[in-house]
Amino acid sequence: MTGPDVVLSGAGLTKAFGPTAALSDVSVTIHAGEVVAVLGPSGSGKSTLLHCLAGIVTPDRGTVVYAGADLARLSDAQRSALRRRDFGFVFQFGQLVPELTCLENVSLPLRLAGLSRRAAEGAASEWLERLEVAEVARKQPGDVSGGQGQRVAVARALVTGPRVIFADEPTGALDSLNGERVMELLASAAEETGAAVVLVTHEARVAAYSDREIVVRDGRIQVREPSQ
Ligand SMILES: Nc1ncnc2c1ncn2[C@@H]1O[C@H](COP(=O)(O)OP(=O)(O)OP(=O)(O)O)[C@@H](O)[C@H]1O
Repeated sequence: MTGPDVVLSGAGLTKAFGPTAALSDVSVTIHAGEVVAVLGPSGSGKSTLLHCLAGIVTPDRGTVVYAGADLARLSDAQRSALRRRDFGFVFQFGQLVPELTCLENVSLPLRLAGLSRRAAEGAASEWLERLEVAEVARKQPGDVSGGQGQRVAVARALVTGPRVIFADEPTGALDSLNGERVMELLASAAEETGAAVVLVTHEARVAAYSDREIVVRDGRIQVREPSQ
């Protein structure tokens, strides 16, 4: 569970929602720079695992350790700051602020981190270019295609230089061509920046971009992680 390149680990993660056992004693280790696909049927606990690892959901039992710190021991403010600074998020839908332009959306995490508008928009422009959507910078999310919107969302997740990117069905709303291109761009950007990616998907062609797969079934890991 420890080691020089372990960036994030969950041990014995257990979470119930009322009578529903969403996760039962799940342990995972994420290494710096690797893309880990979390696979499994609908309702098996994939998103709950991702939310626990990201500090969004507090497990009933078990611990999540990021860069040596137990997330449960941090204050809410510290956890939020960590999520903003060290984690990036890409979801299936609705993650961009509709009233802002795409450039402003990508700039937002940097503005929240205290950068000037000029510096934030400069970095955001570079990321939009890298994700091949420079042309939508001045448009609002409602005026761009689904594939363009997801590329903008990936740019926003990466702009702060996160150590871990959490992606929950990031291509779920896209056709296969767009989905594969978004995954290609996400995986290569993560590789360049050294970020780890925790990728929830139920699509094999999306999981094909991962270095390693974890299968969750009925709240448990079905296939043991190969020892590293
Ligand atoms: N906030 C919640 N309140 C109540 N039940 C929940 C909540 N979140 C998840 N669950 C339940 O926990 C179980 C695991 O859900 P989870 O969303 O983690 O599965 P999943 O594998 O991500 O599913 P999908 O692929 O359909 O998104 C399901 O039975 C789900 O209904």
